[in-house]
Amino acid sequence: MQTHKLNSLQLPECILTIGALDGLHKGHQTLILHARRRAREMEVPLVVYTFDPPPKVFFQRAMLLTPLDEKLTMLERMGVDHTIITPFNAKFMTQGTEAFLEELTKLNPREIFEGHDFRFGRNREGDINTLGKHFKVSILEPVKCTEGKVISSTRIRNLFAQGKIHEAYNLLNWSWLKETSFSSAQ
Ligand SMILES: Cc1cc2nc3c(=O)[nH]c(=O)nc-3n(C[C@H](O)[C@H](O)[C@H](O)COP(=O)(O)O)c2cc1C
Ligand SMILES: Nc1ncnc2c1ncn2[C@@H]1O[C@H](COP(=O)(O)OP(=O)(O)OP(=O)(O)O)[C@@H](O)[C@H]1O
Repeated sequence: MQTHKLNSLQLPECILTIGALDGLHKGHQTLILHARRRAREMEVPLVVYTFDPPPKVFFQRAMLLTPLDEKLTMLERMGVDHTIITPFNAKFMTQGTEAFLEELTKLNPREIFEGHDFRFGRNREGDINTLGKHFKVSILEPVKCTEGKVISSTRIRNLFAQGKIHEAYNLLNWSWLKETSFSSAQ
């Protein structure tokens, strides 16, 4: 997997997923594996565009679930070809949504994979409908736990805060990503 700084990657085509992806939990894993399948079918690179730190860590001082180096190791094991790491800070935000969309255009995504609640831009104004005006967007159904509740980084942070460590790790589902490579886990 190659890693790239903001505005440094151009591609003739790709399959793209964008997100904070803190924790790379079961929901994120499902999203990336759906995108990966499409990328392999189309024989184009799979690109992940992520933020460091995650916006909720920056704005709300939320607990960080995965430091960047661990996130990159796990993304590589999931079969991601390129990861773009955007420093999430005041300077990035002054660039605004237009610059962000322009950067995505340079990647020529054939399809962008997101969950239904993906947001972007100032004050989280942009959503999948906004993104869909510029690109083809495929929406993944919310991935839930066995009790039927949607999995999210926020929920996992809350479980850790409540001392429900086993439950939190169950939703993170890290064992296959930390101990084996994806090809050997097949
Ligand atoms: C250009 C740009 C500006 C953003 N500005 C804000 C902001 O003002 N407030 C905020 O909470 N998040 C902001 N974000 C972060 C997004 O709301 C969101 O967290 C990010 O796109 C990742 O999506 P996800 O949280 O669904 O993973 C911005 C994102 C981008 C790309
Ligand atoms: N359980 C899930 N099922 C399907 N898609 C998901 C799930 N959780 C997150 N996603 C998608 O993954 C992408 C990145 O989302 P994000 O990193 O904000 O995850 P999150 O778990 O919702 O985080 P947070 O709770 O901090 O907001 C988005 O497109 C989002 O919709």
